[in-house]
Amino acid sequence: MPSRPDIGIFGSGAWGTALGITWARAGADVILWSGFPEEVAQLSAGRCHPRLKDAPFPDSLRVTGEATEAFSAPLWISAMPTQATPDAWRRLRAEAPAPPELVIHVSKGILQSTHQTLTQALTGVLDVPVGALSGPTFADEVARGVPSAIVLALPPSVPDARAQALQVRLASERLRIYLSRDVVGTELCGALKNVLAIAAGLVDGLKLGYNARAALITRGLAEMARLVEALGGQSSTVMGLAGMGDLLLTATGPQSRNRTFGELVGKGQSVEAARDALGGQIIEGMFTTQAALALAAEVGVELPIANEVQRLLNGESPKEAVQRLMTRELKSE
Ligand SMILES: NC(=O)C1=CN([C@@H]2O[C@H](COP(=O)(O)OP(=O)(O)OC[C@H]3O[C@@H](n4cnc5c(N)ncnc54)[C@H](O)[C@@H]3O)[C@@H](O)[C@H]2O)C=CC1
Ligand SMILES: O=C(CO)COP(=O)(O)O
Repeated sequence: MPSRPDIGIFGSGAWGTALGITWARAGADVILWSGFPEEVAQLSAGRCHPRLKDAPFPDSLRVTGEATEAFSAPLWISAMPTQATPDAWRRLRAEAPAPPELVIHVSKGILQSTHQTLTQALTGVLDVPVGALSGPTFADEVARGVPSAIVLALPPSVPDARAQALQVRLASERLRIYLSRDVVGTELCGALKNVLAIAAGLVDGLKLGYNARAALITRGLAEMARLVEALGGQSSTVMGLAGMGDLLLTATGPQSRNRTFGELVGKGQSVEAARDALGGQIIEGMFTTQAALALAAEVGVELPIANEVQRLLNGESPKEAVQRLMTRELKSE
């Protein structure tokens, strides 16, 4: 009879698996659930994720297709693609016991259907407080155990002592965790950096050089700050790991899916071909851009770079997008 796990992770993509490996290495008993039998079979047989090849599973990481096994953990981590998450939890909830007193999600995006962040959507589905874990963390580096830092954003309903206990429990020598109470700011930063990373990839694909990339990242940060602050997030979050940190990583790191997608489109591939080239990996920015623009319109904020990313996703020419950005009305910084 397997022991009761400490942490149940729902979603066995690269990120859920990398976190599972990290926490198992640090001594936790972790159970990784997937709703896809072929993924369960592959991960169980190989004891390794196909995109995290240098990170064999520690013995204390178990893989299961039985959600009830993961439900028995006192901490649930949701690690699925953003757009699929609310429905997945509606289905899981039908077979779940009452959730633990807090659930944490690690996805990055805004819902296309409701323009909500995942903590906003999941709090309604799960009926317990939901927090977010987000920051500059490529799954393969975290799984290899190179030093990384991330933000754990928890709602005010979680008492300080509980928040600090959780911070200690999830942190390790290789994954440093900073606490935040700015949940919406943290989530919006993680979502928006993916949109901006597509634009940064475009700059690379068009071979526009380092000046253009630096300008794009800096003006992208300004765009992020405008929307985050208009929606109640804090400027310190934008300037921290979840904002500037993750934007810097994703806009410059070759392994970013969002950046690579933008680069392929910049080199002349169609949106469909570029998506296919990433072989089924989730490119969150493709789905978040429209939702971010809708939110921005609701609060009267301009997102010129996101606007051009949306035109690109609609099939318009990358070169014209750059031309439009460069010839906008001149402004003060
Ligand atoms: N890979 C990374 O470096 C990081 C990813 N993230 C975020 O984590 C989330 C998950 O990304 P990855 O793990 O990289 O995904 P992935 O690209 O490795 O694969 C997608 C995974 O999602 C699951 N999935 C697909 N459709 C689903 C559905 N309808 N219902 C439930 N599960 C489904 C499958 O298990 C599949 O393995 C995304 O929001 C991503 O932005 C955050 C930080 C780092
Ligand atoms: O969020 C990430 C790193 O922090 C991963 O970015 P991509 O989804 O673009 O690969």
